[in-house]
Formats: sequence, C-alpha cells, structure tokens
Amino acid sequence: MMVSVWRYSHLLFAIASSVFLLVASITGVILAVEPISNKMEPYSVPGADELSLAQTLGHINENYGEVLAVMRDRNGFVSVTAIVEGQNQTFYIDPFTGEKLGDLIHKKPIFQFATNLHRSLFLKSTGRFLIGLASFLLILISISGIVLIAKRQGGYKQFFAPVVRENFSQYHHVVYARWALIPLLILALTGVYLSLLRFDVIPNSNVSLQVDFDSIQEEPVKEYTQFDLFKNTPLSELRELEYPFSEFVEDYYIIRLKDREVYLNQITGEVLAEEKYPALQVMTSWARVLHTGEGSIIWSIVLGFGSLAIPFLTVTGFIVYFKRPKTKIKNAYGKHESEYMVLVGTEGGTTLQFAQELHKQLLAAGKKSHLALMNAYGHFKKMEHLVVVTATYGQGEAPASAEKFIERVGKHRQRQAFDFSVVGFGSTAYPNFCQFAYEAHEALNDSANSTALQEVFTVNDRSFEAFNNWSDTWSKEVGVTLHLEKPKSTLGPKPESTFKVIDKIELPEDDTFLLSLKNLNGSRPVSGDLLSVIPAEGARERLYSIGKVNDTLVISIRRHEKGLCSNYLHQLAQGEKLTARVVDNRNFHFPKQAKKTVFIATGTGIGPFLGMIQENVKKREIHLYWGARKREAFNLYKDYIETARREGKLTAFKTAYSRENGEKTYVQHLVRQDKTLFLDVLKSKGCIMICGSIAMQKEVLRELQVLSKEHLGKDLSHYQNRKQIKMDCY
Ligand SMILES: Cc1cc2nc3c(=O)[nH]c(=O)nc-3n(C[C@H](O)[C@H](O)[C@H](O)COP(=O)(O)O)c2cc1C
Repeated sequence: MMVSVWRYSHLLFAIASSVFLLVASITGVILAVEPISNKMEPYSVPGADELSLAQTLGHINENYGEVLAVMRDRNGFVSVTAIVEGQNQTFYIDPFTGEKLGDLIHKKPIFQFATNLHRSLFLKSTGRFLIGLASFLLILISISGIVLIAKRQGGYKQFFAPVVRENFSQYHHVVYARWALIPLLILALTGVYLSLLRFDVIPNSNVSLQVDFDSIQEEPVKEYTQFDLFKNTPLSELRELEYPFSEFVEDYYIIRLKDREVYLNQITGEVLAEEKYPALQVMTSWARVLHTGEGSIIWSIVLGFGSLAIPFLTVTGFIVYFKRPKTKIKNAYGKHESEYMVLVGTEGGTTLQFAQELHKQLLAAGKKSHLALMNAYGHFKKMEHLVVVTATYGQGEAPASAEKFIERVGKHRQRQAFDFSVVGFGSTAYPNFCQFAYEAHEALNDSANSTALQEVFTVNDRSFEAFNNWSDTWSKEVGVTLHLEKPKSTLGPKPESTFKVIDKIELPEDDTFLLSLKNLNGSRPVSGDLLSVIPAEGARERLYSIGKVNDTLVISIRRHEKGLCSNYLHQLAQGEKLTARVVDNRNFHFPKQAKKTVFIATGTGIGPFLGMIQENVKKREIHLYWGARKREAFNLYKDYIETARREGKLTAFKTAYSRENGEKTYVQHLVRQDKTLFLDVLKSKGCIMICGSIAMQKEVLRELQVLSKEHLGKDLSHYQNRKQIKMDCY
C-alpha cells in the first residue's frame, strides 16, 4: 500500500480518537500509580509463597474461631474473611503466624474518579462504547504507525536504527513512538477485549462444577492438614479458598487455584470435582493484568509511560502534519497549452515551494508554464521542456506524490520531442542520496522523444543556493532569464550573531584562506555546524563549515574570482565585525562515543575537522585523509595538523595530491589502499566522516560500498543507518 494511504489513515484515526484517547491516557497515567502504590503496602511476607496450603490454613485456624475464606491477590498479599468478636471481617494476615497485618486497602477517591472516567467518561454505556471505539482506533493508529516507521527507516530490520533528525517534532515523534508502540498496542488490544467482554460480545465463561452427592463418602476421616491437595499445593498457587458452609459432608471446600477450580470433601480430603479454567477465562485474566498492571510495579511503570506517550505523540504528530508548508498549486495555463512543465515530487511540501518559485519565474518571464505533481504525468501536447524536481524518501524511494511517476512515464508517450532536466532534493544524512531523482531521470531517458538536457542535479538539505545554481545553468540552456527568490519558510528563524575577525591566513598560490572569528554574542556553535553568511543586502546566503578551535571559529574558504561572498569575506580586515547566523548541523558533529574515527576531506572541507581534532582531548584514534591538487595547499593547515600530531590528538594524516609531478592520487585511492583500517572502523562501530565535494563523496562511497559488500557482507547503508558514516558535501 502507498505511504500516503498509511499516512492519511494514521492521521484520520488520530483525529477521530484524539479527545477520547487524551482522556483515557491521562486517567491511565493516574491509574498506573494505583497498582504501584498498592504493591508498596507492607503486606507482602517474604517466603510465604512456599508455604503449603495445609501449613497456611493451620496457622489461620489456630488464630480465628470461624474462618469463611482465604484469598491471595496479585500482589501476593494474603487476606482472610473470618468472624471476629461476632463480626464478619476481612483483613491481611501473615501466613507464617496467621496474625492480622492490617485492614484491606480501600480505593482512594482519586483512583475511583480516574477509573470511572477512564472506563465510561461518566456517560455509562455510551461512554464505555466511545472508549472501546477509541481503543480500537488506537490499534489502527499503532499498526499504521509501525508501517510508517518501517517505511521511513527503510524496512522492518531498520526499525530501531538511528533516526535522522529533521526537526524536534518529527524526530521525537518517531523516536518515542518506536518504544511506546508496544505497550500502546497491548493497552489498546486488551482495552478492546475488556470492552467486548463488558458488552457481552465475548461471553463471560466460568467453570461450573458438578458434585455427585450420591457418591460422597464420609470415610476414611482425615485431618485437613493431611489432605493431599492442601499438602502438595503451595500458597503461591492460591487465588481463593472458601471454607465449607457447615460440617455436613454435603458442604465442601471450594478452592480456586491459578489454573483450575477444585471442590474438596471436608472429611476425607477427596477431590469431588475439578476443572481447568477455559481458555477464555485465562485470556480475560491476562487481559486484566496486562491492561491494569496489577501486581507488577515494572509493568505498571511501562503502562504509565505508554499512556504518557499518547498526549506527546498526539501533539508532536499534529505539529508534524500541520506545520508542513501548504502550497496550493495554481495554474494560469492548462497542461495541454504549456511549453514548460514543472513536475514536483514532494512529501513534506518544501520541494513544492522551490518548484513553485521556478514556475512563478517562468510565468514572469512570459513563458507558458504548468506546475503539477509527478503522479500527474501524462501526455502533454505542447510540452517542450520538462523539469522534474523531486525529493527522495524511505530507502531511496519516491515521495508520496511521485509514487506512480515511473509507471506513468512508461505508459504515456509524448508525441513531440521534448528536453528534460531532473533536480533531486535530498539529504546526505540518508543512505541513498537523491536516489529517486536518478530513477526518474532513467525513466525519462528511456521514454520516447526525450532528450536529457543535463545529468541529475542534486540539492542537499534544501539549499536554495544549490537550486539557484542549477536554475542559472538550466535557464541559460533553454534561453530564459530567471531570478529566483528564496522561499520564505526555508529561511528559518535563526538568530544572528556578531563575529569579530581575529585572524586571516592566506595562501595566495591556492586562492584559499582561513578566517578565525570570535563570537561576540548569540549562539554557541560546535565543529561541523554551518555559518550562514549573506554578503550583501538581498543576496543569497552561503554556508561554510565551522571548525571550533579554542573558542575561535575557523572557516576555510576558497576564493572565487567573481564570488560575491568569498570576496566579501576576504576583504574583511582583522578586528572588523561580521554578522552571520549559525546553522545547527547535528548530523555532522564529532561522534564522541566512537573509539576510532576517520575524516576524509578535500580542499576547504578540512575546516570542520581542524576543530574536531583539536577537541579530541581524550586522544581517541583519529585518522585524517586529505586531498588537494597541489602539495603547497597544505601549508594553510600545516600548523594545525603538526600541533595536533605532536599533542597526540591526531593518530595519522595522509594526503592525496592530484596534480603533483607524475603523481595523481585521490582520496578514494587511499581508501582502497588502507582498506584494513576502514573495515576495522566499520566493524568496531567507529565513524567515517566525509567533507568536501559531492564528486569526491560519490567516489569514496563507491569504494566503501565495495569494501563493505566484499569483506563485511553488508550493504553500506547498514553502516550509514547506524550513523557510522556522516557526510557534509556540497
Ligand atoms: C523519512 C525520510 C526519509 C528520507 N530518505 C531520504 C533518502 O533516502 N535519500 C535522500 O537523499 N533524502 C532523503 N530524505 C530527505 C528528503 O528527501 C529531503 O528532506 C527533502 O528536502 C524533503 O522534501 P519535501 O519536504 O518536499 O518532501 C528523507 C527524509 C525523510 C523525512
């Protein structure tokens, strides 16, 4: 079934049941405290469960003249109903002595109130029905939730693999749901069962034993302590024992054990009738225990947390859904009259915003453009240029609005020639970066009358800058002039900080420089976070990876001849101030737990690693592989690397130069060369971090994939899902 169907069902069930579930969950949390508070009462006597019934009854009978019944509850507390001083009384006793320990626990008013609200909302049968229905919907919510998590994680095997964090609500909704789903499903199933029982849909089945009074014997007379059943049954097996009503042989002991009911001749000790409880009765008993947590502190706590998760999951779930950018598609031109078709594959809505901006600017440039979802692919009579802008989901799968795209491309032939271009939106934090965009490209390439204008263009983490770069080249090729504006909701409310330039080290021969900045206020970045700089009023933001060295932020920048931002940063003199925002990039932080880490960088990609190495105070094993064109490029980082080596913070440093005399080495060659180390890092739960160009990232991943498959028998995604491979490439 399609993801969208699961998602909408999940949402629909949640909306339909949310109010009732919220009431049931809050009262459920209160009720989870009741069994815990009961269990903590001092009526449990250690070792008493091993006593036989004969011993227990002996102790009880010594203390009380007329005993009517003995009970053992799920907490293991033993109580007696007896006539004491002419009164019928029930109280807890010590099975070793028979002495009274205390009066029966009375339900506290708060628990009584919560129970009534929980069971029937104070609406009697109607309330019971509504709560039963909400429990049923909770089963459906849990099942659809399990499927959705499996889909987003890339399969059931990956169910508990780390979740990529996109934002607070999305991350915590998935992380908590994974743990809460099991108790929630149990609560929901048992809740429905108990409701069905209440409405007699499931019959209440009890044992009904028959005694053959004609064959009752009065001999041989035995002392009750000598009855086989009493001698051989431990107290732990008892639920309830009713004493005979009179001394006549026709009255007998009624004994309810955990698994059966037995009637016992009070004179001879002979078993008069016996029956195991029917399966339905056992199920009912289990349903009660599992639903209430009675008798188990641990299970009550689990249920309490399960109930607590409901309001949390409801709120975060609704935030995830309702915070999605909602952009309606409006078209001035129909699909058969437009020469430009912009098709979008989105799930969260952000890709649609980018596509919409492109569509808007095409219209502004006087072109007939039509915007639609990828699932709407069909025969477009006048299409000359097709742009597909698509996100990727799951394990490199199509987003909901593009699930039928490939099939439809196969089905619908365009009769006129058209060119196409595919832009993939994705995140390098996921194993199959922009995978679906490549598949969409393939499908279009194979279709009739199509010409690929370019290779797939990938955009990491909704970078407007990257999208704009693509738009520049594409618009030149098709001959339009476009000026895209950044979609508002992708800006995010990041606070600005002021930074003072402390130092600038240059390497003129390589056009790169290192800028050291001091944060004068605002956020506290970590190495791997990004610095967002807007070089001029109205200009686009540029992102630079931050290395944090001794409270100073170091960014490594390549200067481009006409680069607005790199030149702006380059002209900053020591002491000058710069306003910029820090962007949290938590998928690229140093893995503090990993014993071994390998950093792979090319060019200025080394920047964040300079900080991470410096922070390695525990002197964990770190290997740095760095690639550049020429050897002299290293001079910029020489001091940092040599100090780190001296201080024992960097275990090994290897370089790959691609334009040195005769030598043409790339970092991916070093990966192959040092495969033992890479395999060891992957096997020992270490981490490989990659920073630099996308081209280098692809090559390195290809090498790692081969190693992983050939030597470890696993797809590389296995390690990527466990966050053992982190990437920040551009
Ligand atoms: C559950 C989930 C799975 C994802 N899987 C991938 C993936 O396999 N490859 C990838 O490049 N990006 C993946 N992404 C990232 C999205 O493609 C990216 O965030 C995109 O910008 C979302 O666009 P949208 O808001 O239009 O749906 C995934 C995101 C989520 C939430």
